[in-house]
Amino acid sequence: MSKEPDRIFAQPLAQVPDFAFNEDVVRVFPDMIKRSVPGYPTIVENLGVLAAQFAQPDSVLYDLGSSLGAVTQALRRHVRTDGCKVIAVDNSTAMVERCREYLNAQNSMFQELLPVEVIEGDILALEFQPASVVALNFTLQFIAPDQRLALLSRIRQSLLPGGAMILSEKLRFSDPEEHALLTDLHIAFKRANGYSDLEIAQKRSAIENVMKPDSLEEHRERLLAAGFSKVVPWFQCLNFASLIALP
Ligand SMILES: Nc1ncnc2c1ncn2[C@@H]1O[C@H](C[S@+](CC[C@H]([NH3+])C(=O)[O-])CC(=O)[O-])[C@@H](O)[C@H]1O
Ligand SMILES: O=C(O)C(=O)Cc1ccccc1
Repeated sequence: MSKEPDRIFAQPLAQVPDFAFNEDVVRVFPDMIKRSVPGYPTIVENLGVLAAQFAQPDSVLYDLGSSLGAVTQALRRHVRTDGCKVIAVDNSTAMVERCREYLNAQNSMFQELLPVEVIEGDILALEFQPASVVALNFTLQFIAPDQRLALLSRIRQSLLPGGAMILSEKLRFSDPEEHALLTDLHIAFKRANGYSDLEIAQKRSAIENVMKPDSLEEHRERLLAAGFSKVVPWFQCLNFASLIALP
């Protein structure tokens, strides 16, 4: 993986453009996500462990909004179920190109990995195959809020008995004090990881129009409305959480 440090917002910008998953972001993405999302490495590694408990023979494991394929790589390391295949989907050309390179490198380092297909496309337009595991690792928050329920309903329809969807998201909190506290603690996490106040402020303004977090209650209600029967949070670090949703 690229070791290039994230300095995207280090210099003052006259106008901060909306955040996009372009070539510049792709180059620094592993560093950016690790220094920005508390618990990210733990979530990714354990997603593989969780998936191995839900994978059903001869089914698809989806990694939706796969970026550089960190989740796909964890699924391939942990899942040994017969006849499974991983399908990684992302609509950023730059991400998909680099993701394919990383997965080729994984192929040459390990044997007996699950087969993988990387699709460049919009997950809102995807025809889902019968799936036992669907990972949405920090992707739903970038989908337009009015499209989220329909997407989750379509995922629910494709899920096989015994399978699960795993949804990781940045959280918003309906209690203003709780929201302010966890936002401050997230800023402290970023500062401790070497981001300056300017970087933190410019990044915040870049993502505010493109990334809209929901509260845990909103997630739970929408997942139930989409037809999931049970929602089980399995991880939270500050304002970032991951949920298991059962069909
Ligand atoms: N409609 C869409 N269709 C397909 N892809 C999309 C769409 N909208 C956004 N994306 C893609 O979703 C990814 C979100 S990053 C996921 C991290 C990864 N899961 C990880 O575990 O490393 C989260 C983050 O950077 O905070 C980007 O690669 C987008 O191109
Ligand atoms: O940086 C942040 O404040 C975030 O909320 C997480 C994030 C991580 C990577 C890309 C966009 C947002």
